[in-house]
Amino acid sequence: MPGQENMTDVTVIRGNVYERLSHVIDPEIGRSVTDLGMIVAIDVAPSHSTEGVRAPGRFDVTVHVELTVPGCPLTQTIQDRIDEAVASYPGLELVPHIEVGAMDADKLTGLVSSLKAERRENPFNKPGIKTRIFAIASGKGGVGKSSVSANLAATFSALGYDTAAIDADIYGFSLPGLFGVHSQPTNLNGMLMPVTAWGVKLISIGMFAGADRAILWRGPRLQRSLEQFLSDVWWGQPDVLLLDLAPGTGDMAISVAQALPNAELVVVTTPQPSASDVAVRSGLVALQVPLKVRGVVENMSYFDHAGERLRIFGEGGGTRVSDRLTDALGYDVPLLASLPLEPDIREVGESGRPAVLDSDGSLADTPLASSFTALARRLIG
Ligand SMILES: Nc1ncnc2c1ncn2[C@@H]1O[C@H](COP(=O)(O)OP(=O)(O)OP(=O)(O)O)[C@@H](O)[C@H]1O
Repeated sequence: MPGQENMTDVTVIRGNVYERLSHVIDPEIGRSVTDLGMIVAIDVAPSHSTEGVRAPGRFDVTVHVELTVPGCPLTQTIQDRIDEAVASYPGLELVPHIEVGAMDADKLTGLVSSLKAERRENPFNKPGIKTRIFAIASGKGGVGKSSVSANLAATFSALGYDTAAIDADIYGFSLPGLFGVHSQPTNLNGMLMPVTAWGVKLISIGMFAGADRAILWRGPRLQRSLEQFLSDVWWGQPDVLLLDLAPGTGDMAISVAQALPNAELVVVTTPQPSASDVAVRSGLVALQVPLKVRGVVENMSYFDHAGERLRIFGEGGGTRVSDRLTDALGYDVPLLASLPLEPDIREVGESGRPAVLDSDGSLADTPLASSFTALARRLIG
């Protein structure tokens, strides 16, 4: 029967295209566009030339997409991914056309409540979860904890890990600045989508202004904020979650231990003894709460100048913290890295790019990036 063959082609192609779209991931929610109900129809029609002649092996494929938030900043990314999935169909030439609409209120409510229901189980608390959680702590401020968190997160992401970071330093938040984030998280019917910058999914109180900040920050106490970041934000299942904790030795670690029992504490210190004493105290919270201290990072350890390694802030702080925590906790708390004093950390960091990255987002070919890569590999290994 004439046309029968085309009908079969069309049906098969439609099924295969749907299957291919099931691998297209919504960059905010981290789920496939088919799982999220975003693909509402796929029309496949044989292509014809302008003279009306059938073009053999070529089909027009129209994908009808419903977005969760119309005009959301990632619309183009989603469209590009769908385009790519259709156009790379093997063996045939498929010409993608994308019709973009928005989910109606009922569908969106349904989607958000199913995501919320799933998330109520605390994605980071289930046995066997794949996410490694590192809480970056320091006893006192100014030792570079936020710079280490930002550059470490950027390194993990550049190495190919799906990476998220929470700026848990409520009063002294600095991650939005260090990542050059000026946008607000998308609010999807009460569920917040983290902002992605330099490949890292980020959330910080600093991303919210005025009334929004007050809404997010419902709880009266500092430690409530972490629970809210975990419960109000859609995280998916990243490979790595970093927490930039507020400086100090107390409350925050307790709420981390409660909300994220798998979290591993990383203590940042500088080489001088005055900093290392208080850094030891920030690690000793692990005596009171069930939290593993993964190790110590000594920041601003040395400055390489004209072939000479200068120890501007003295030396031994990192080793001292490592030794004392190992003694007190009864297990090995290694010195994981000694990071250089590198003016780029501040200069490039202040421009909104973690200094370990080149402007194209790849890892820079610098001693600093090598140090962070070694640290990231050691943490995850
Ligand atoms: N390795 C480094 N080399 C050069 N400058 C650094 C380095 N690490 C951090 N800095 C700079 O030191 C200053 C303090 O760093 P940062 O804000 O990361 O510290 P912090 O411990 O998070 O402080 P706070 O908790 O007070 O925010 C910043 O200006 C930062 O750019």
